[in-house]
Amino acid sequence: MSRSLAWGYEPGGGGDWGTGRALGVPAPPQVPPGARAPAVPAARATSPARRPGAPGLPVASGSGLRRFPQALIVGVKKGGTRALLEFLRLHPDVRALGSEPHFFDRCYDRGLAWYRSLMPRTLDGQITMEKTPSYFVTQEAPRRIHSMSPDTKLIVVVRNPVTRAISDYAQTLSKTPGLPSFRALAFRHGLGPVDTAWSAIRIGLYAQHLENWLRYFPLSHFLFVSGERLVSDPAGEVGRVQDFLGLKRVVTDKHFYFNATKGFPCLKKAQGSSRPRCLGKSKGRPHPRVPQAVVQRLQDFYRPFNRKFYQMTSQDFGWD
Ligand SMILES: Nc1ncnc2c1ncn2[C@@H]1O[C@H](COP(=O)(O)OS(=O)(=O)O)[C@@H](OP(=O)(O)O)[C@H]1O
Repeated sequence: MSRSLAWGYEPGGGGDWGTGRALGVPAPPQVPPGARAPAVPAARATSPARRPGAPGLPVASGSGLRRFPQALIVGVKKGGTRALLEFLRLHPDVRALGSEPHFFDRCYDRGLAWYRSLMPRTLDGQITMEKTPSYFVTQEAPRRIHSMSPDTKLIVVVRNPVTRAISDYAQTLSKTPGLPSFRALAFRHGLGPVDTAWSAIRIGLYAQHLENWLRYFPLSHFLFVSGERLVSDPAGEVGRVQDFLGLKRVVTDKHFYFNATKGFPCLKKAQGSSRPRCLGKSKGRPHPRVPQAVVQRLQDFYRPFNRKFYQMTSQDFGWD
C-alpha cells in the first residue's frame, strides 16, 4: 500500500487519499455485499465467551496479538476523524487500523472474530484503535460496541454542524456532478422547514445521537474533541486524547507545522518516515459557496441542539 494514499500531500507533492486506507496497513478482506466471510461465528448480542479461541480473547499470531480495539473514534463524519487518527498513530503505544472497517454498522454479521482479524497486532500496553465515523449515527452501534466490551473508550470529533453539513455536501458533490444545490437539499419545499431527513443535516443533531449512546455508556467513557481546535491547535487536542487514553504525551507541538499551501496543520514527519506529510486532497476540500442567509438559517436551526449538546458534555464548542 502506497503511503501517499494516506498522506497525499507534501510540499511539492500531490495525490489523493483515495481509499481512506493508511500507512502500510493491509486493507480488510474485500467481501462482496451480501456475501459472508467463511467459517467465522456470527457476532452475538451478549459478551463474547471467555474460552481459548473465542471472539473475546486475543489471538496470537506473529509478533504481538490481534485484539479488539480498546478505543474507537466513532464520529463524526467530516469532523476531522482521519486527522486525529493519523496524529495518534505517531504514538508508539497506539496501533490503528488504517481503513474504516464499518463493523458495527454495515458488517456486523461477519462476526467478532472477523472484526478482530482485521486489527493490527499489538504488544502488551499498546492500544488498538480504529475509526468509523458513521458509528455515531448508527442506532445499533452503542449496544453492539457495549456487547464487545463495556470498557471501550469512545472518541467523538465534533465540528460546527453547519460547516460539517457543507463539508459533507462537498464530498457528495465531488462524486455526483449535477447534484442539486446545498440550499435545495437543506430545506423542504424551496425555503421551507429544514430537511432533517437529509443525512448531511441529521448527522449534526449531536445531542440526539449522544442520547442513544448514553443508554449504554456513561459520559466518562467519552472524549469530545473539537474539530475546530484540531485544526487551530492540533497538539492541544491530541494532548487531551493522549490523557484520555492513559498515554504519555508523546505527540506534541514538535510534531506539527502549519502548511500554508494546504491551509492545515501537517506532520513534520509521518509515522515511519523522515518527510513532512499532509493529509490527501479529499481532506480540506474547497467548499461550495453557500449564501449567508442559508448559513444563518441553519445556525439558528442547530442552536438549541448545540446548546443541549454543550449541557450534556459540559463543554462549550463555541459554534453560536
Ligand atoms: N490536519 C488536517 N488536514 C486536513 N484536514 C483536516 C485536518 N484537520 C482537520 N481536518 C478536517 O478534516 C475534515 C475531514 O474529516 P474526516 O476525516 O472526519 O472525514 S471523513 O468523515 O473521514 O470523510 C476536513 O474537512 P473539509 O475541510 O471539509 O474537507 C478538514 O477540515
